[in-house]
Amino acid sequence: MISIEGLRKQFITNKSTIHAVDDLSLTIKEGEIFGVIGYSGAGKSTFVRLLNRLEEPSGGRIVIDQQEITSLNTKQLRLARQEIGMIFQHFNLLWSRTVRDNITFPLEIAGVPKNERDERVTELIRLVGLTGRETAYPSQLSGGQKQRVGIARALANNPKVLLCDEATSALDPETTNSILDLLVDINEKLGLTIILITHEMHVIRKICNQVAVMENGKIVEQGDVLDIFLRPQQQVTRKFVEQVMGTEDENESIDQLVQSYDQGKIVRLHFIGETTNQALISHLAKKYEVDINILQGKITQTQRGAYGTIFVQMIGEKTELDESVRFVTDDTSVEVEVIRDVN
Ligand SMILES: Nc1ncnc2c1ncn2[C@@H]1O[C@H](COP(=O)(O)OP(=O)(O)OP(=O)(O)O)[C@@H](O)[C@H]1O
Repeated sequence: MISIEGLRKQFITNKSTIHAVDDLSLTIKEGEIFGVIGYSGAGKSTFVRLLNRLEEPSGGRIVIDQQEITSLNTKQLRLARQEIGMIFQHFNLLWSRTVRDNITFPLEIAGVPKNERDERVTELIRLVGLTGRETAYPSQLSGGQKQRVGIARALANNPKVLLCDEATSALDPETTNSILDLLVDINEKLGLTIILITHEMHVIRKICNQVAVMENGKIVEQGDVLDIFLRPQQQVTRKFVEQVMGTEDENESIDQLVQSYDQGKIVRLHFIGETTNQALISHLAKKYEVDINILQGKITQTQRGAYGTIFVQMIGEKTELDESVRFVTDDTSVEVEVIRDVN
């Protein structure tokens, strides 16, 4: 759906030249929710604004749905932008217009006849869950509701791609989750390709299939979200994974655990993405004569299933313990490491 080659953007100030986006190449598949994460100043906003040429590239090529965006003239670009919706951190709504009129606005510009517009707006209001709020003004809406208007407005002309520029950064955690759920819902219902930039790894974890990590205008690491959680290569990526998983030193040391629990086996279970393993603990306790004591750990959910590590103490007869470890090793995708084996 989207192909980007050697994309560059320089800002020349009187003191220096800033390479905000520096030779960036990327391919994004149709229907994907693609996350771009980076710290402030990494170049994320500039990158996303280059995609619909809100910023003019200094070099490189952008192709969206077989159309070369970088070679369009002003009139062609205006039409092409109807295929690329965008939502913003601060919503960018028209304060003098109601919910309904904000959503109607892009349809007016596109020259859609009034009766068609009305029908489409009603449909969009329903899609984003704002039925009943049609006549409210932005000042009367909560942050989450404002972003829902932003989303409806961005979808008005049936775009193929939705760009999200820190769309949940101004929202509280609960509202963030409801907006992220809405984005997933829209992605599934409409098959829309979504590019989302953020500085929050939990946003990536919750809804993205693929992620690219940006630093100094470049993509330093990229891949399937679960793989990035499992094997972050770059220091900056490890820091982002720690936002969700915590750091190693936040956890009690393994030595301490082993000393405190002097019976049975101490086992580390590493969940790497299977959704079917969520009942693993109760399954083990039913299938074998073992007691399982959860000691420490953290599991989080990605779009591809559970990821994380827990430490457990398993108590029982040696044969039962060995059998249960064998079961997890051979019959599930959970990785097992026996840390201490008293039996
Ligand atoms: N119009 C501009 N003129 C000069 N420099 C700019 C301009 N826009 C962005 N920059 C610079 O380009 C770099 C990348 O900025 P950008 O806003 O894309 O980063 P970001 O990752 O989105 O960070 P943030 O989340 O803080 O916006 C920064 O050094 C920024 O100061």
